[in-house]
Amino acid sequence: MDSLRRPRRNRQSGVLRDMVQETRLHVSDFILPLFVLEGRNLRTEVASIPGIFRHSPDLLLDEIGRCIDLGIKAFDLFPNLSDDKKDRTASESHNPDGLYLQTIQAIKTKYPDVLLMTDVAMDPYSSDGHDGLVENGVILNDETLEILARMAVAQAQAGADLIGPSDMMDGRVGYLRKALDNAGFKHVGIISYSAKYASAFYGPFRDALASAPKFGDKKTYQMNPANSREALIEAELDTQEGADILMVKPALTYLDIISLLRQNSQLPIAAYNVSGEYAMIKAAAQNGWLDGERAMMESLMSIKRAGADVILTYFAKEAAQLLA
Ligand SMILES: NCC(=O)CCC(=O)O
Ligand SMILES: [Mg+2]
Repeated sequence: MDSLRRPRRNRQSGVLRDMVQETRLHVSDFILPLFVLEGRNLRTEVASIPGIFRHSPDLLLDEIGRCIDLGIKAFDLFPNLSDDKKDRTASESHNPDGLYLQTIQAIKTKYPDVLLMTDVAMDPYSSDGHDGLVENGVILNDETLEILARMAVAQAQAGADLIGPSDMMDGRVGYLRKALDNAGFKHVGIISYSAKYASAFYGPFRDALASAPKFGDKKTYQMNPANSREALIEAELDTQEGADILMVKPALTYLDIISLLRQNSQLPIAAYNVSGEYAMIKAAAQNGWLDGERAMMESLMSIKRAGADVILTYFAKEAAQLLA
């Protein structure tokens, strides 16, 4: 071997490997999804997202306190509602006395410095289990926008810092931006689920919220996993409509999409490391088939290396502990 180039030279010690490391994870990269449930003193584990719990508001505040101690300062809140709170028009989503808006208020009152992201979509409140308004089995686009706008403004009023439209209706970022501005919430940002794919990896999340669609699937609004150019169209539209951060979801089976958006956009890029991606690693680790911690850190690193500035992940607490 007479090559002058020996890449292994830079790998020969821990100090050198650390020095030339190209990508680093930091706890400030993470947003932890949280599930809130009606009641008091309740904490139920999501069976298919082991280690992740639905908390009643009182216990959720304690949980956020523990996360802050680990350095996690950003959260994304989702409500688990009983069926009697769900209807065709998702009216519970703008009930000021309802679980979700009350919990936003409680979190921001107790922890004003955390960054609280909220979810805008009809599915947790919809008796149809869809992200948009349903008529004769069809998900209506423009009629849904008004409902989403009312939801977003109510969330901003309750104290949300960052609004996360996850519904994939066309034109909703611009519609929400105008509604927020008109209501005096010019400072409230929009993190848009720009490229959200119709994925099998959301299954455990729908268990957590009991929000699976009551008929059909979400393929008329979420993207076809086969498409990447279409992600550029979605990203461009969301950018023109005023999105502050673009998101790709899921993350691990869409690292190419994260990279594509990173190269084609000046905005921060977020990636949602979804419930099924978490569950796969947990299940394999519980079986002794994988080193769960190493698989977790390698997955998170790959998402950041692909170009994500922000990672929504159920691993946030465990990863924060390892990074500390
Ligand atoms: N709108 C939020 C989600 O659909 C989350 C999916 C997941 O974690 O599987
Ligand atoms: Mg779109």
